[in-house]
Amino acid sequence: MSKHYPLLQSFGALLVLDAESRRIQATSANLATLAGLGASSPPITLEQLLGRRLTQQVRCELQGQPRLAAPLVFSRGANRSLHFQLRAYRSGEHVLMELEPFRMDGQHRLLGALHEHLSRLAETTHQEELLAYLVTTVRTLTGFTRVAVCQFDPDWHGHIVAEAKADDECSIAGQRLAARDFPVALRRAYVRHPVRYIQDAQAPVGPLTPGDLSVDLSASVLRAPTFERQRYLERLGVRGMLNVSMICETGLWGVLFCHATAAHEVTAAVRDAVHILVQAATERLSLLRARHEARYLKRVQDSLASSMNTQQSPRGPEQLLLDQAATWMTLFRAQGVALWHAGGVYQAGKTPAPEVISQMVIRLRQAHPHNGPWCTRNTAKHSLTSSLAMPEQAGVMAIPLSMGHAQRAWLFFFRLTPCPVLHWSVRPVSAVALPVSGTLPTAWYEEVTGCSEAWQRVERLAAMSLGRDLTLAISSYEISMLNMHLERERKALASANQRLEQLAHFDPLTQIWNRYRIEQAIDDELVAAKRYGATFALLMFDVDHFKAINDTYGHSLGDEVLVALARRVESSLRGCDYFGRWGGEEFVILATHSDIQAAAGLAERLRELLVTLQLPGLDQPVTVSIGVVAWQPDDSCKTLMARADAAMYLAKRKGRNRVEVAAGEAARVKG
Ligand SMILES: Nc1nc2c(ncn2[C@@H]2O[C@H](COP(=O)(O)OP(=O)(O)OP(=O)(O)O)[C@@H](O)[C@H]2O)c(=O)[nH]1
Repeated sequence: MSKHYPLLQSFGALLVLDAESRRIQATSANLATLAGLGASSPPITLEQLLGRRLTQQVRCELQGQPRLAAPLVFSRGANRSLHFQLRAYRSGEHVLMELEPFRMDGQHRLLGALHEHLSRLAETTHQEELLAYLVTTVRTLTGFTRVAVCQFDPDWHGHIVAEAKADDECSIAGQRLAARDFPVALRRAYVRHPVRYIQDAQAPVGPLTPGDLSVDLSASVLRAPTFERQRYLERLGVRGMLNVSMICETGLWGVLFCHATAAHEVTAAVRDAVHILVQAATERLSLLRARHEARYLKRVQDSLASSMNTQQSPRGPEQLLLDQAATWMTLFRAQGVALWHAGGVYQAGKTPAPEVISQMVIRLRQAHPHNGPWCTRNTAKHSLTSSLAMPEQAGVMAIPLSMGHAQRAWLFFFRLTPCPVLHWSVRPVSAVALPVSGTLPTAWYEEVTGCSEAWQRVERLAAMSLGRDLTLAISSYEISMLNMHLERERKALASANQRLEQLAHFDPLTQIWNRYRIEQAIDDELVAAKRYGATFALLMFDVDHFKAINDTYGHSLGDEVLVALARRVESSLRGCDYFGRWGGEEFVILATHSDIQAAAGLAERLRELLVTLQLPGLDQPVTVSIGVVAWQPDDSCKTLMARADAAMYLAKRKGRNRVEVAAGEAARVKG
């Protein structure tokens, strides 16, 4: 086992005991002096140092436990005037005990003040307000020259986000601390041991006695700073230091550090109070951030909802993008936004060319099959984008939209290289030796190019949520388009059916029923007559000498005669009568609820009416021969029509332009 931190600071004393806390194996050299034992009489046993009762208590509390639940306070010396705080914990095969002088006075005040500060912290509503209160309070409690909060960015650069300092100190607020100052090992140490106190970085440090014992002292408050740490503090001009890590649920958020240009004493009680304050502040910070993020997520959700609610008809992908581009760019701190959908690219702001976006989609399909967003802040360096022409856009976030089929749509946000000027507290690239003075070194300035601002976790979450909403919006648009298309198809089909029906049932020349339809009507009437005994009659008529009309005036005038005749007959019939063209110049009238008497009367009226028909270019009257027949119980359509036809030909034979009732029915016609 290698030796760890073999040197100790001297503001407290350390004892190394065996695992049962029975035998003292080593102590810091200052134990005798600090505990008032006198240099000549070092303690032989723990009982001699702590007394029997306390020793028993410590052993008992440590049994099976990694550390004492809380520090113990005890007194020693004449009149028990020396007070100590005792911390004990296990380290490997050893139990380590730390003794630190403890002041009884001011304890109540400290507790009262702590209570007050915690209440005030809990009332803060903004991060800036919270951190400003924290640094000011910690500075008041500890008396350090400077108290600051350093927040880590995704690259582990530190950013000074709050500061309280003595008036004559230069400010480092807003400056950055290079990531190289926070290597992984240091960050792990920040998490494992959240409180680090160095009373005087330049004070002599003492070894354990005997010095050959190998003990892991990394958890010890008293461990001396490493040589590198000393150098670093020296560079900053710092001698006294207290660091408290700010650890939230996602890990190391930042560090509160307190610096003094001279050695600076902070009692264990005050260090504990600062630790409690920092923990409370970090929790409050998480809460405020959660609230802030919830509000942000709501704004992102509302952005699309407003576009969908206010519009009556669903918006297409292009319209959605144009509606929301400005809002989304603000919300996602982007300078360009694009939507790739079904091979089309819709874009707003500063985006790469459409073909570059399409190319990116092809690559993303292979490289990123998951549902979450894909992002980079350095397109020039990322393998997926480095060969694509996007000189301006350093940051890309691509959100896949699962449209329910193999082809996914993609929403893109683009960030330009902001080219910010970063103020470095200590130059990040070189660890040059710096002049040690009472003040902090002058800041370096650096223009940062090539990288966009990082895509925050909450932005990626919001992007996922936006992606889901956008998928819904586009799907609902597609469905409505499909429905519209179907509706158009349905209407086209209905009109085609209507045309078909027209063709099937109507005579194209006269627009009255054709033979097929009038036969149907006769069949229906026959059924009704059989079932209910509803009598009906048929009139069949034929234009006289129509061939001669055709021959004399032309076929087209002949057509006009047929049309005019049909109109006239049609307009003089009752609503319950049916009229159809039987073929050529032959027509049939189905007169419902009519007996032979009524039908013969109708036929005569029609004959007289048609004689008066006049058409331009026609110099002769139009006459018709009409056969009339009434339904008889045994009739079929065929027998009925045959009798009507016979009656009509009888009329022809008898000289035309007359009405003939079917044989055997004439007797029923009076007058
Ligand atoms: N213009 C025109 N003529 C038609 C149409 N359908 C049939 N015809 C003609 O009507 C004429 C019927 O002639 P015929 O059957 O000899 O009878 P008709 O000349 O009317 O003599 P009768 O019926 O005996 O009085 C034929 O010349 C057909 O070509 C049509 O839709 N339009």
